[in-house]
Amino acid sequence: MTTRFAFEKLGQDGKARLGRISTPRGEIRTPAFMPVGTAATVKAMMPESVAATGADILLGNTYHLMLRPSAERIDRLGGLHRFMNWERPILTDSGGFQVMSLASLRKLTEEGVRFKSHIDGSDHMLTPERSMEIQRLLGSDIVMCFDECPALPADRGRIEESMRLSMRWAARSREAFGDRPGHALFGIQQGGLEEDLRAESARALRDIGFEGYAIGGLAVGEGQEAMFACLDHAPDQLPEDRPRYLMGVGKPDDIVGAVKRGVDMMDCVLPSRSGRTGQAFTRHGVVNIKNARHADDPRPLDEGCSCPACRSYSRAYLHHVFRSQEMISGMLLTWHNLQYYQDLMAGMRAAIAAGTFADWEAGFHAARAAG
Ligand SMILES: CC#C[C@H]1NC(N)=Nc2cc3[nH]c(NC)nc3cc21
Repeated sequence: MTTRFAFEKLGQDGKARLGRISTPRGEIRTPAFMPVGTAATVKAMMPESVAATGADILLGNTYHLMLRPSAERIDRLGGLHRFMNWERPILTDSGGFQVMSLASLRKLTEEGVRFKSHIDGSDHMLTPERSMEIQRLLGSDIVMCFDECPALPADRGRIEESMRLSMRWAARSREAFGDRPGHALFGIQQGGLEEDLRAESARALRDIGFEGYAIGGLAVGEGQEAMFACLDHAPDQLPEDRPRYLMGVGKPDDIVGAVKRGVDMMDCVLPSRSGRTGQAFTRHGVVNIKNARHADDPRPLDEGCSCPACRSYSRAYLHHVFRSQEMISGMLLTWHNLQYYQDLMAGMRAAIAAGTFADWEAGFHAARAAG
């Protein structure tokens, strides 16, 4: 068991990287997918079930937890790991993106962002220093810098101004984070889809120095083609000996394309959120289990899946419990989708280790095309 935070590159196939992040709370195999546990729970999942899918790390949110139940209360109760009964690593987002996407009446200054809670309208202020304090109180293993996330659509001038503010906030985040052995602070690259602004952001973050580097500003409606065009250069602008984390991504084919372009970590609400609505990810594409054609189908959702839903239930049963809005419906399909995402990551890690990523990718797309 280590007391340090360290990233080791264990292999590479093209731009796709195989790695391992060591933390005092356990190791993270990369490429890694992080289930989202926004309000101290991965919705519809017990923590032991999340662990059983193969997840090494999950994501929490500063914005939600500061509003309810508050970081101070979680700290008094022993920190987020104890609070939610997840003793493996946790990465927490810093609040900037959620303030932009959820809060109302935001007032942005050089100091930070003042906003009203989307829960009860109470007034709050987030600054780089307060975000670092909240993430320390939570006990987060990987802390994200506090960044400014511009409302979209935004022109180049606004993106440039926002990126430079975020770089000043990254320096303040670094300063406020202090010396915390075994914990990591990740910088967040900004710059929209502009290669030169992203290069300027990467240089600024390198000069400050972080234990890992995130790619921010994507998965915000730009579409896969534009995102991949950005990922054709953005990861390469970041230090190659540190983890690269693409925030908020994505659909299975987004994830494969991101790993292919050198991304090591990702997070997305899609598998859990769509699991609750009856959308299942399978090797052959997406299955909407509420569709009438599944009402008499005795087959499992996905023959190749080891999750409880596929081991013990038919499509007909899953169809029934979704149609009758039974709680077990979201539980089973969330587990299945998170298992599918972890199996996808495990498949890519094995392919990179074997030097067969191109063949694996071809097989991934062929199975979906076969339907
Ligand atoms: C601009 C910017 C930016 C990034 N900054 C922070 N702190 N978190 C993020 C979370 C995201 N989720 C998605 N898509 C669902 N894109 C994201 C981008 C960010």
